[in-house]
Amino acid sequence: MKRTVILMLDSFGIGAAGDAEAFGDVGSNTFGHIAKACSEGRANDGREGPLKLPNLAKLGLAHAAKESTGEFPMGFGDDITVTGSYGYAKEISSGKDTPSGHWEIAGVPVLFDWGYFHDKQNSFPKELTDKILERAGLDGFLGNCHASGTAILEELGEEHMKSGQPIFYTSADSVFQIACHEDTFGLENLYKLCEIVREELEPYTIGRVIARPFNGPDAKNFARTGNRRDYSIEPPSKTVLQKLQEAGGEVVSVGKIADIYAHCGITKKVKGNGLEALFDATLEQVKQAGERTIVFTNFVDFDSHYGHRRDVAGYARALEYFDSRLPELLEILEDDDLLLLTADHGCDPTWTGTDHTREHVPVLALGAGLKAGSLGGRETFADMGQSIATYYQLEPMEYGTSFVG
Ligand SMILES: O=P(O)(O)O[C@H]1O[C@H](CO)[C@@H](O)[C@H]1O
Ligand SMILES: [Mn+2]
Ligand SMILES: [Mn+2]
Repeated sequence: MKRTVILMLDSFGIGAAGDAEAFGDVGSNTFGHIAKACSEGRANDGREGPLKLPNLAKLGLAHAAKESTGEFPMGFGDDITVTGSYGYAKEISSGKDTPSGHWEIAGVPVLFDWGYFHDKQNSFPKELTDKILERAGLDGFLGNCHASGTAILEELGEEHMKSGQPIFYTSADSVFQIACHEDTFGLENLYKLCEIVREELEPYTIGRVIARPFNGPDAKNFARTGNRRDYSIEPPSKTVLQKLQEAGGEVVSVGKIADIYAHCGITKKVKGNGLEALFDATLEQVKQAGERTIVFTNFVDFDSHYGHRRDVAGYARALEYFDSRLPELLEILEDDDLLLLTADHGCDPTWTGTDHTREHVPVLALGAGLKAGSLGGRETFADMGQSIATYYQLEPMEYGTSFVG
């Protein structure tokens, strides 16, 4: 069959990119630094010892990392027999954010500059927030700063519950984030507010408005729920997902993929909260998938639970869990299906701050007539989109070089 499965390990970079200096990220390495911490016994919370990823290593993950940085991550070496095609890819998009990474993978790099709210305090222009409050019928808002999404709940969550004022915050990404309590503010009210903000942001080229619902009785017990929703602007030109859809194919979004592509080119949406549920949903969708179908899953926890939270042991645990589930997927794939495993940017949990890191991403591919061995350093993530276009005999994408014959 001709099905494509894309496993997007959100934030799983494999070494600083050539242009990392412009981002303050020289030396960052999500995979490498996690492996090092594990080997040195610094990531033993809920797991033990060197990082064990036998199935990913077999697909060529460690070899791809070696090509990216010049050396194997600690605990990985030449003794691995690789059965997949592997390489690393550079990003040509101007930002290191989630939409840029995803769109470039689908053949549409973001070559324009996003708008950002640069100021760490008083981040949002008053004329913008005035309009939002007026349209939403609110008497005020909290936050108005750069923040970590969990820290700001501890700081302002209780005040929000008392006052009913939403928490507005941003980060180094092109985002406007809104945190509200699900029970006291209401989920639907939060979504409505996000839609207003999305409209009011039109002149600002902000990539995403993100609904950040949370629950819990007090500051010590607040937790973000699985009802996060991203309101993205549309990709600037047709992605390979849209081209396949127009050619009569199916594109199944698992997790937040549909949101990231502003629902363009998606024919079916399946949600899942957490790695286990997302992996289960992926398997289920692959089993149901017919000819000319892409099943595309974003595993967001790597980024949001572990990368941004700078939780090295948690990231390692999640990788080992993911690795343990891979054989179940390989088992149900057929020889002419195409499996792609990649990431959208880095988020090195050992790095300073809480933001993404500008890194190369892994390109692991299996099936579709590909031979085991190196795909080398790819000049753009768009090589993946171009390969999918070739695989389905769609008209070529404007960017990228196919590695599928
Ligand atoms: O700290 P949280 O809310 O998880 O925010 C992270 O997630 C957002 C979207 O990627 C970015 O703004 C990033 O900083
Ligand atoms: Mn991401
Ligand atoms: Mn992120």
